[in-house]
Amino acid sequence: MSADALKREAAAMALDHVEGGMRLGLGTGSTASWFVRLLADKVKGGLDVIGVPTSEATAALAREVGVRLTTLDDVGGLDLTVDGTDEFDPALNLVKGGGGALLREKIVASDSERMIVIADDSKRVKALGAFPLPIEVVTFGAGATLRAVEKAAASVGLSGPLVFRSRADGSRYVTDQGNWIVDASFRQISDPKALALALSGIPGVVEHGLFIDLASMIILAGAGGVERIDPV
Ligand SMILES: O=C[C@H](O)[C@H](O)[C@H](O)COP(=O)(O)O
Repeated sequence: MSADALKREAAAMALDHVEGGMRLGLGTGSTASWFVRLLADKVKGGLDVIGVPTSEATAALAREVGVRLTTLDDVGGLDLTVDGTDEFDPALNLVKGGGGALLREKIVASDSERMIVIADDSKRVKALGAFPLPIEVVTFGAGATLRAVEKAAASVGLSGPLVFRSRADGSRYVTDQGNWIVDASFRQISDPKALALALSGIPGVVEHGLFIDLASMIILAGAGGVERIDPV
């Protein structure tokens, strides 16, 4: 089965956790897009839900397929967020932000009672860090912020190349919130909580892609079928 077919399987399984009347956080990326499309099929069949998108891309998709949208301010808290991930470790800590949506994704997941993460089995790792960690920074003083990130990483024993994310045309990537992203190749993050704490203390860092204690469950699709992984 192709990776895309596995993503679809995981997304389909997440639908079992959706009930009528729910207020849903809608994730970003290729896996979360499957969830939005499959959710739209259920909506066409009469399911009444409302969603808060985590990116302009997801908002556009939801509108196109007919999923009703609202904002976090109007809805007053979410029942469930379903989102993809770039990596997850055995403690269900995540690295997210490969698609640049980490800030809105973290705000939405944090305002949800539960977060279900849907993934194909390429996303399971023993230790986070093989996927470069996205760090969203404000454009003002970005060079200074980069140096502060270097120092913060060193304080928890990490180092590695820090690269401003670019678009395919070579221009700098800009997030939906108008910020830049630094991709940090730390390779093996042995203490994700310590790194998260160190990065959160830097003034120019808006958010980082470490999602600690946010995932309630992973739905993982692999060649052998779909598996549900709960926190230990
Ligand atoms: O910013 C993007 C998100 O964090 C995505 O959920 C993550 O990059 C996974 O995307 P995909 O499902 O396309 O692998």
